[in-house]
Amino acid sequence: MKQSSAICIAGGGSTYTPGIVLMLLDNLDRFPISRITLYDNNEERQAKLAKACAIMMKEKAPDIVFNWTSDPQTAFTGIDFVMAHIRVGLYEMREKDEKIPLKYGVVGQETCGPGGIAYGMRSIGPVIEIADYMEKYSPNAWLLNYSNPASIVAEATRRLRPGKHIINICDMPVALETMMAAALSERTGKTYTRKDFEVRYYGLNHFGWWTDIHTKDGKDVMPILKDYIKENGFATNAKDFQHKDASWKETYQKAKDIYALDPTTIPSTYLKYYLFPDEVVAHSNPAYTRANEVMEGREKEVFGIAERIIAKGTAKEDTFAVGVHASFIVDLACAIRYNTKERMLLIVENNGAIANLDDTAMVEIPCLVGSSGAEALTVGKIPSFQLGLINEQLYVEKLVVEAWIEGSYGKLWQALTLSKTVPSASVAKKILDELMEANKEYWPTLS
Ligand SMILES: NC(=O)c1ccc[n+]([C@@H]2O[C@H](COP(=O)([O-])OP(=O)(O)OC[C@H]3O[C@@H](n4cnc5c(N)ncnc54)[C@H](O)[C@@H]3O)[C@@H](O)[C@H]2O)c1
Ligand SMILES: O=P(O)(O)OC[C@H]1O[C@H](O[C@H]2[C@H](O)[C@@H](O)[C@@H](O)O[C@@H]2CO)[C@H](O)[C@@H](O)[C@@H]1O
Ligand SMILES: [Mn+2]
Repeated sequence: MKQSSAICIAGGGSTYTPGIVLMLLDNLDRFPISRITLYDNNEERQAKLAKACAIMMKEKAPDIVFNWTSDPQTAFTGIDFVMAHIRVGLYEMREKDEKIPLKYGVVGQETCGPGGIAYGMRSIGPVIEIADYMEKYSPNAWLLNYSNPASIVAEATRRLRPGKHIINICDMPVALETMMAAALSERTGKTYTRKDFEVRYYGLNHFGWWTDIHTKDGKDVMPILKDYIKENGFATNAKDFQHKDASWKETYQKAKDIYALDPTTIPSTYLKYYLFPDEVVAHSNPAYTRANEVMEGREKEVFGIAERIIAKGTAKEDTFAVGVHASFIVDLACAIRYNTKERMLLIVENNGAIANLDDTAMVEIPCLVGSSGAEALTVGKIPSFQLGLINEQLYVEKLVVEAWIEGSYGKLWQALTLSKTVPSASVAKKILDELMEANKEYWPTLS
């Protein structure tokens, strides 16, 4: 009989929390659980989702303990996994991250460019705080962290809490692999899922490339996928894609232009912000960005479903969306708990895996996952185009973490200046000064 796990979901008020709870409930046969505790520092926001989840839990799994709290000791005691997805400053600050750079003609994005840097400066302290709560109350537990910007957060955890049970993750590669499975199904008439693939991929988070995709029965499907992406990007007829917001559809489609730059690989969609920043800015509306779209879309929808469940006292008529975001983190917890050695793309310290890159880089690469964590697979040397791009972005991320640790204005200015999305040091300074003012409640004091 499998030993069950106790889970703390940090960022209990996240729009992704109900999906993770549902996914946990759908996987009890392979990943039994004894308790789910939601933790958030915003009691009011969390309670709205928690009350709906409690109804769902009572109907689907009455034997599992379910509670929610803003008290760290209650949340982090006696747990096996912390699944973290906090957004420091909520969508209100995301909106500023996106709109301030746009004022200066620069990409305004959640995790890329100046917006991502600002978000990183907000996330580092609170993610480290969560790691420390876990260390204090459940020292053997694992922190599986989705909180963005994952690259900067990963570098911060490497610098500030080395050797701890922390794995930083992203759902973008699995989301794209899901689209590639749909594309392959469309092209071959046979049904594939992402779990049929064995992939080779390397990069930083939101900054990577697939170099090989075989099906598990040994068929090289890169030629079919490349041919598809060359024409359509990652756009498919799959329900997952058709239900995406217009801005995401555009991003998925744009992958065909990124692909054209290096037809030997399949790129991550996020590279568009670095390789086509002028087009991105030209297509952006500085008065209405993705944060607005999410506040009017996903946030309203998730909290609306929760309100309906609470009002009716049952979750039998309304259900939350569950997707790869939830399945990926549950797969990861399962692999650690039961030593499955599942192959997954995770953000880990390079340590020679990419032979011609800084050993201390936090890279996104294939790993085998078991009870001692992630074991990275060797990538080897990467080509000049990718190496040049990665190095530039890598040291942007390292400079952000150094700036946070040292309270250094100069290093943060260098980080913005080095970013491929920013045209000059003077533009970098203007954006930095405005971001610093907007973030004074969240960033350390810089001098
Ligand atoms: N890595 C990935 O691929 C990936 C994918 C999806 C979402 N995310 C990230 O997941 C997070 C949640 O996204 P969302 O859109 O659902 O945001 P959200 O604003 O709906 O939820 C975030 C929650 O975190 C809480 N929070 C903020 N600071 C906290 C702290 N110090 N301690 C405890 N709780 C805190 C907020 O109160 C809020 O309830 C974001 O960081 C987002 O970028 C990452
Ligand atoms: O703009 P948002 O808040 O909708 O999404 C930002 C996140 O986008 C990527 O993730 C996923 C998303 O989480 C998932 O639910 C699905 O809809 O697909 C997206 C990608 O297609 C990204 O990996 C995250 O880091 C971002 O936070
Ligand atoms: Mn991501």
